[in-house]
Amino acid sequence: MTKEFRVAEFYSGIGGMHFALKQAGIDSHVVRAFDINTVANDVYKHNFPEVPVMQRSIESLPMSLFEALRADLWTMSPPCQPYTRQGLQKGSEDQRAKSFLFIIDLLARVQRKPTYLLMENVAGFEKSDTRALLLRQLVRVGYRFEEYLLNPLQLCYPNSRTRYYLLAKLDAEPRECSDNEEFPPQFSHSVAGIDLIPPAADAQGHVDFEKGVWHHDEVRQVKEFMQNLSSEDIEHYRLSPKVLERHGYVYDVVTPEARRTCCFTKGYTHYAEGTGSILQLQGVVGKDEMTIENTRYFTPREVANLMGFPADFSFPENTSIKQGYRLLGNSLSVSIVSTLMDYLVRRM
Ligand SMILES: C[S@@+](CC[C@H](N)C(=O)[O-])C[C@H]1O[C@@H](n2cnc3c(N)ncnc32)[C@H](O)[C@@H]1O
Repeated sequence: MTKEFRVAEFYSGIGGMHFALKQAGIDSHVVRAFDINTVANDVYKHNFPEVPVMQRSIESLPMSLFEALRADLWTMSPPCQPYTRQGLQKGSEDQRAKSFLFIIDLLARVQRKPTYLLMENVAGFEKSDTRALLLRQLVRVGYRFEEYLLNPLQLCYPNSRTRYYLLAKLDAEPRECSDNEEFPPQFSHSVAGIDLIPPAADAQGHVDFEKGVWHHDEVRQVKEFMQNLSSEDIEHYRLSPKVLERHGYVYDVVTPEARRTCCFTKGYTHYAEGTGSILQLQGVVGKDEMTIENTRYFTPREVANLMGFPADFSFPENTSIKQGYRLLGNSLSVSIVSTLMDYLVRRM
């Protein structure tokens, strides 16, 4: 019998990492999940009742607990506000970066180090001082790492969500590394042995995910990810006449035939601009009038589908639609992460 593969899921949210692990077919045991958000934890427990969820801030936990995990893989998607364009970009000075700095420190102190690390964050993290701190620590402790900037469009999912990913494996010689050592950006937009659509690059070689990839006919159509809503259900997803009239023009509008939607964020349906696409069910965008009858929001189930969550993912009955959007907006592309996990554990 092979040794049990143990996983610790930090910042577990609604379990995007756990679903990715299952999708990658990695025979594993998630020994503990960690998150402070009670609503997210209810969703997590609803989907994975067998996993103990620790509802305490990571930086407040004792060393003995991390030692006891004896995990082979740590997955992490720390809060991204310190690094987002909307945030103040204070990086590691931001209070919300504190728990991740604690984890970086922990990597040197914990005796039973995980063989594998997988970290996800917003695009922009690669420019932060937290990245530099993390990479220096990995080098000192003996991790070999690879960094990626990837988008689910590259896997033919019609949803744009460019994210930073770090994969690390504990199989290098630890070496000294000064506090000034810099790591030039070397992000890959492709993963060895995996068929990903390359994003477009300009003459200088700068990659633009918003151009290029989504013009590919291989990208699947939005309609494959849509629910058949009853006339009763559809009422929950209508835009109000006022919103449509006043803000209709700022929305990213797509039809069922489209091959791209914008990234759904936690502010979806709350703010019109830059929080995710809306659906025009009939006619041509920009040509035919958007009416209350032919326009609606994507449902949380549809957003989950577009992010690669499997059909057996569900919300508990008492989760509101708004909470669903918030939690999904904070979560991750299960399809991209499962691709990376497969590579990390089996081939890297
Ligand atoms: C970007 S989300 C990750 C979501 C997750 N990957 C998923 O699939 O839903 C960050 C999560 O970290 C949690 N969090 C933030 N600070 C924390 C801390 N200090 N300790 C534990 N969890 C924390 C938040 O509640 C949030 O759910």
